[in-house]
Amino acid sequence: MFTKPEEIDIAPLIDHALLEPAATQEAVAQVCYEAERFGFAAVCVYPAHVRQAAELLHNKAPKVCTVIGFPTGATTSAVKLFEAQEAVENGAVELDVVINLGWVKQGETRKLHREVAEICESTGQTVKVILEMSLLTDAEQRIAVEACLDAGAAFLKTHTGWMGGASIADVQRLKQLGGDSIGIKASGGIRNWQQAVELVLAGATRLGTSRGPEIIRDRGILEE
Ligand SMILES: O=C[C@H](O)COP(=O)(O)O
Repeated sequence: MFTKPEEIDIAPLIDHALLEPAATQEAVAQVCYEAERFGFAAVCVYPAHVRQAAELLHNKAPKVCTVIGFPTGATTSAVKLFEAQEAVENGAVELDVVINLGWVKQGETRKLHREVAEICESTGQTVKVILEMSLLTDAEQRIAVEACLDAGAAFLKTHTGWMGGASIADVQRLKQLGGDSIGIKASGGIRNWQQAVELVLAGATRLGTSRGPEIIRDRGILEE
C-alpha cells in the first residue's frame, strides 16, 4: 500500500486501453508499442485484436488483456465463456469480464457466481470483474462483490468507461468490500497523473485508462 505520491510508480500499474469500436490494426500496434515503451502492465484490447497484440508483445513485459461481454455484460453465459476461451487461445492472459448487472439487481447471485466461476476455472487466467459501480446500489455492490470473490475473480474493476468513471469513493468501497488481498482496478475517465495517484493512494492496484502516455508525460511536466 502506497502512502506518499512520490513513492508511486504509475506506469507499471496501467492497463493501456484501446476500446474504441473503430480501432484499427495500426492503433493496436501503437498501443502495444507504447505499452512496452512506457512499461505499462498490459494492453487492454477487444477480442478481435488479441492475436495481433499477443504476437507484437511476445516475449515482452506487457501482458495482453481483453474484455468479455463488453460493454454491457448482458449477453449469455455461454457466449461469455466462449469469448473468454477463444481470447485465451489467441494469447490473452487477463480477462476483464462485464458482469450481468440485471442478475445483480434481481438478486440472482447464483447465476452471477456460476458465470464468473466457469470463466475462472475454464481459462485459469486472471479474471477482473467489471462491476459498473455507478449503476449499482450499496447493497447490490455488496452482493456482486461477494459472489465474484467466491467465484475466483482476481480483481474488482470499477467501470467499463462507457457509463461513468472511477472515483476515489468507488475504490475505497471496493477495498472495504473486497479486503486487502483482492486486486482493485480503477477504470474510466482517468485523465491525468494527479487523478491516477489519488486513486492508487485510495487503494487501486491497477489503472485502466486510454490516456496512459499522457498521464506519464503529465508527471514529467509537473516535475519540471
Ligand atoms: O477499461 C478501460 C476503460 O475503457 C478506459 O476508459 P477511458 O477510455 O475512459 O480511459
